[in-house]
Amino acid sequence: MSQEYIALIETVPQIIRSSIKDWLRIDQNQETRDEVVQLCQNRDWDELEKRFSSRIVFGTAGLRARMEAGTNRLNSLVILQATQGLAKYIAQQFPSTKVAVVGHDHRFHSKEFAEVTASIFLRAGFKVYYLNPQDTFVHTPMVPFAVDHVGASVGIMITASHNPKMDNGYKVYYKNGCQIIPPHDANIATCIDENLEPWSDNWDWTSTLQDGLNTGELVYAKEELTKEYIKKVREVLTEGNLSLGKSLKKPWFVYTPMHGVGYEIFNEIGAHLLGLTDGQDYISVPEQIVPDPSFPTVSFPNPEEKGALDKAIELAEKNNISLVVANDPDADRFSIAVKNSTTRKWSQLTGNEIGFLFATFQLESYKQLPEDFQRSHTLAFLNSTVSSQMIKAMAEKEGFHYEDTLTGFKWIGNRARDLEKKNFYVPFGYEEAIGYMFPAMEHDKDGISATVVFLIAYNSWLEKRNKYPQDILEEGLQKYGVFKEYNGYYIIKNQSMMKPVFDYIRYEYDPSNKYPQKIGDQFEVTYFRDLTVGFQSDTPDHKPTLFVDANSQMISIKATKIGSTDETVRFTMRGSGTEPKLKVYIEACSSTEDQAQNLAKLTWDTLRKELFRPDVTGLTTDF
Ligand SMILES: O=P(O)(O)O[C@H]1O[C@H](CO)[C@@H](O)[C@H]1O
Ligand SMILES: [Mg+2]
Repeated sequence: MSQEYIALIETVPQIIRSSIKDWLRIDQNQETRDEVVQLCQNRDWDELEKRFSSRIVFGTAGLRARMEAGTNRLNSLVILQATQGLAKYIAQQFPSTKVAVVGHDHRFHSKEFAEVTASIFLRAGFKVYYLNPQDTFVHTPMVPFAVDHVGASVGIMITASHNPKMDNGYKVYYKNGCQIIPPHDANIATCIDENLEPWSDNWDWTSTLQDGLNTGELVYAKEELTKEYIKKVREVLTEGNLSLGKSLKKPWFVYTPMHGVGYEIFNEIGAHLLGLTDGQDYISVPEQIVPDPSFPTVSFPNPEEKGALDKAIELAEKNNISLVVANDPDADRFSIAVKNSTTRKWSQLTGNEIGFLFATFQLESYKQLPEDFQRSHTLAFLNSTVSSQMIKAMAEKEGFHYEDTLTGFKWIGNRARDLEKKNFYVPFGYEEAIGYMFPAMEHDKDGISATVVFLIAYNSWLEKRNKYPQDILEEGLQKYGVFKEYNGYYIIKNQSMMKPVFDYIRYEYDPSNKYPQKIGDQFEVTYFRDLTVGFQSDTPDHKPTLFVDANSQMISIKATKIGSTDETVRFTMRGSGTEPKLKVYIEACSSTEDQAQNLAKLTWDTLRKELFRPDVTGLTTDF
């Protein structure tokens, strides 16, 4: 290391000095090295501390962070280190199946990170199925699909889904085609810590990949696996070639991939399996078709955010179309907006409403299956514990199995695998964050499969019963009870703000009791679950049934409105694993839609005043 660097490192505060010294010793990426040197020269210790005082850890969807220099950020060195640890761990677990799948989306640096990842696996002696030859992209579900199809022991997708354009992510799939859950996440983190030193000085990824191609250890697999993916859609989702929308006035829907990677695969499946031609049966939002990492026409590339579907709705309105379907940028999630035929108003369905529509369709399909199959395979649906309980009510009434899991498909996918082993039939699982899984395809959410299944369901309801999605939802409320949600979030400017907010709820709000018995004057608590400290009020030993994680904050409460017999709410507050947010998920149950809606909003307002207290805690929210 040069004298100039040694002198510069001497000026760095003790707490981050050794991390920065190591960084400048091993990072061979000029751009990130320069960034660190510049920050040191500017003596920007606050910024350097944020980036170097810890190492990025696996959250809800793997590693996700801003792309910049730092051990707590995403850059080629962090990707190299993570992959070295991951490859070591997987090789230990599956010494005779050293096979990896690597794919990436269209984000800035995605290709570079995927090349680093593939190269490290090659160096670790893995055979690598690489999904992106040249400048092509894949949608996230291709990776778990490919892991299953080629029998890989690990899969990595480089994507930050719907996060802002400067973020990226590293999503890891295990041998069972599901995202990793404990204890593997912690074991991998340990292995990463033990393998921080680059195995080789050679950062010429292109030459490593070329060598892999020459020896046959690297396989360009996009074309082949895309064919297999489409074949599987045909086998398990469309059951042959369809011709959708025959009786509808054309074009009958608008599609947007939201500047992401969904168009190519959706268009191909539409044309080959569903009888849908762009420009004729449907129209796509022209400004949003081409993958663009700067997401120019949306402030957040997330179909859940207000305004994200505006362009698609505008296009639909102009063409007298009353249905909009959308994928998020890596096409693993799915959203819908519909125009009400009476009020002429557009509304975007919530993730829970879409989940209920899929559940209804899957239940209808299950009832068509041979009776002996139904007898030997109990139907089971899954959703995350922050999603609606409407499918629980449905399961109770219709006599099938329902379970909730923690947030994220790493939990939903793994649980589906467990249930399948016990002979349950699990055609579907979902989470309110517009994620839908069809395990016959893969054990993760899949926005393309969701689009296909939804279009089939939409057609079938219209053709057979002349019903629109809103009518199906209405029928559901009549049959299973009135559920209304109010989901929102607070911005966490600094992660250290999180714990005190939750500690206030668990210890200080009602110090004379184990947990709050009342919230404000309005609510009496009937159930309390704290998945951070490990307490659940209704189990015999007060141990929670779901996994407890001391490193992430999560409390769920059920309460009744004082003085009312039929008004109950269930809400969860948790720290996001992908964004700087404290998320609040509220679901109210009552006898009328208005009552339930008002109750959900009343709950938000009460929690804000009693528990979150923005004026004291510094939390901010737009809700
Ligand atoms: O809530 P966090 O941890 O940010 O996770 C979010 O990210 C996942 C979707 O990519 C979903 O599980 C959603 O809830
Ligand atoms: Mg996504």
